[in-house]
Amino acid sequence: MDDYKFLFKVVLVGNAGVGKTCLVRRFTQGLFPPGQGATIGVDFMIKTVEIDNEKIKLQIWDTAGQERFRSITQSYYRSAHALILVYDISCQPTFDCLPDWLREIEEYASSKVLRVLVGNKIDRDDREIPTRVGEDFAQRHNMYYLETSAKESDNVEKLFNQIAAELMEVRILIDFTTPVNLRMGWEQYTHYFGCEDQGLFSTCEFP
Ligand SMILES: Nc1nc2c(ncn2[C@@H]2O[C@H](COP(=O)(O)OP(=O)(O)OP(=O)(O)O)[C@@H](O)[C@H]2O)c(=O)[nH]1
Repeated sequence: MDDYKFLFKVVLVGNAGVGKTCLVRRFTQGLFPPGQGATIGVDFMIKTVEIDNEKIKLQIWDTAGQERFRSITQSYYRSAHALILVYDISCQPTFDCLPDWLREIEEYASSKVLRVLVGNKIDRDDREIPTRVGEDFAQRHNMYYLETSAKESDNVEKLFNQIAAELMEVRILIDFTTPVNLRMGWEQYTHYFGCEDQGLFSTCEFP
């Protein structure tokens, strides 16, 4: 069995093609996949990080940006501890859609979810959204802000490590009675935070 003390669920959302899958693959596998196809529904990967000598397992859910999968992806917001809203700094329409994504988050996620805005693809030289505009948007909506490049690996480790560290800080404020649905292959397991007497965020063993 893995030895980790905390399990946090992190969900990535944002328009199709902004680089959600590439960010997850860069962080979990250290690679930038060539010819990455569009995500179908939802996918997840796991990585354990260490913060203050505590092992933290991040369960990272990569959702499809395409509209036709929206009803599936929405159901994954509810139990997220952190939501990463991604746009492409070289594609204005992906930034213009952020208010719509925020409305989705308001509607489907916990009010206590940690929200992070990420401007991805900073390696590109055809930037359309200046950093200050992204920062302003994040500030107005009480979000953390970071710019990344999944391709060049800029700020990707920092993004997930800071989320893990922040969740450690605020963990007592998060609603730990929220059920967490874990889709593993075709099977689905539901369990509840705090269902064992090891503490709020310790995890039950999965069957
Ligand atoms: N230049 C550059 N291209 C990137 C970066 N991240 C992703 N891409 C490219 O952007 C395209 C889309 O990447 P994905 O990771 O599949 O995007 P997604 O947001 O997961 O898309 P959906 O699964 O359809 O929602 C691919 O061609 C990637 O190679 C980046 O940091 N820099």
